[in-house]
Amino acid sequence: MFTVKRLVESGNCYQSIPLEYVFETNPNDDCTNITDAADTIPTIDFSLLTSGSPEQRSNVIQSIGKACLEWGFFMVINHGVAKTVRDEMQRASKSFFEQTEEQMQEYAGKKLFDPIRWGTSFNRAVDNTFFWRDYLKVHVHPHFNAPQNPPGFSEILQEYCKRSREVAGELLKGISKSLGLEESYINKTMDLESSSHQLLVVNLYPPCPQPELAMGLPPHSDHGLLTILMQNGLQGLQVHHNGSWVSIDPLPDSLVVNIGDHMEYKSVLHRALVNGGATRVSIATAHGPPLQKVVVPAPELVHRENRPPAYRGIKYKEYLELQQSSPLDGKSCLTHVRI
Ligand SMILES: O=C(O)CCC(=O)C(=O)O
Ligand SMILES: [Fe+2]
Repeated sequence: MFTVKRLVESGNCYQSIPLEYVFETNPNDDCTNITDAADTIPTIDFSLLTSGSPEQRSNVIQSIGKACLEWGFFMVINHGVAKTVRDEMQRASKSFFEQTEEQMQEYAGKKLFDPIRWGTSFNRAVDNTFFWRDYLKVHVHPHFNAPQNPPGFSEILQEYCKRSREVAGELLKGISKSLGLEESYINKTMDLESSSHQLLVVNLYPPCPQPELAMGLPPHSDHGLLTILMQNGLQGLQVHHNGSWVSIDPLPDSLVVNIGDHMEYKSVLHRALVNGGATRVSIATAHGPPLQKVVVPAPELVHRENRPPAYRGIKYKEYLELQQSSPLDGKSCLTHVRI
């Protein structure tokens, strides 16, 4: 497969990138970066959610609600996912891509719902421009899958994904509360206890000789309820906020969380830039309902707002198909299900 990693290693783009990777920025898109460090995504102390006093818990739930409303993104600290687990997950994920092509070949050319998929760009069948990104996608829950190699990858992947599901579960309780719903509302109505769907995405962004011309991942919003993102210390993530792109520089040891399209709070456009110096790796776990679940706007909230639902109900599986087969054109896939 013609991956970005292979392109870089071939030495054929030593100074300039092939034309098909040159990203045409939408001229209507104001790309001003906010550099004011104070204006960044909020920080949520997870330990206060799980073991704080009732007052601390209520404060942190309020902060989560505010973060979801104002940013759709926040950083989580004291999340309990051990540093050894995170470091090993980073190391093992990167080493997956360092195998020979033959070793990865069995995962190439796969489809959206195949258990393990190794690929490049977003969806080469629909991409107008190729993105400076290779990926590994693994459906890890409710049925656990993992590549056999490199040795130990499967074990650490299972551990990390289990931990991130626990974090997601607790955050979803806080989010339910922040919406004025019973704590278990989202977990129950989305059947998360029994068969939540979890997709692991490892994004590999090799160093790019012309980072200002290429795009790692173009503006998009994520499917599912929540995405938990961990990166290897290199910047690249930008969040669309109040009409500008804000570069996110997460605190060391934090996890970045964002709201997906299936959450009542608004999901937010974000993108990943590339850099000229080093390989950036980001690991996203997307937490959603069971694939067969038809997701509709929460009746309690529709009733409370006293207005008609804004979205039609759609099976999570169909939504994933829709998102994957639509070109990433700078709009959220939600526009396809808006009434
Ligand atoms: O690499 C990043 O920072 C963003 C990744 C992302 O948005 C995704 O995997 O959906
Ligand atoms: Fe994303």
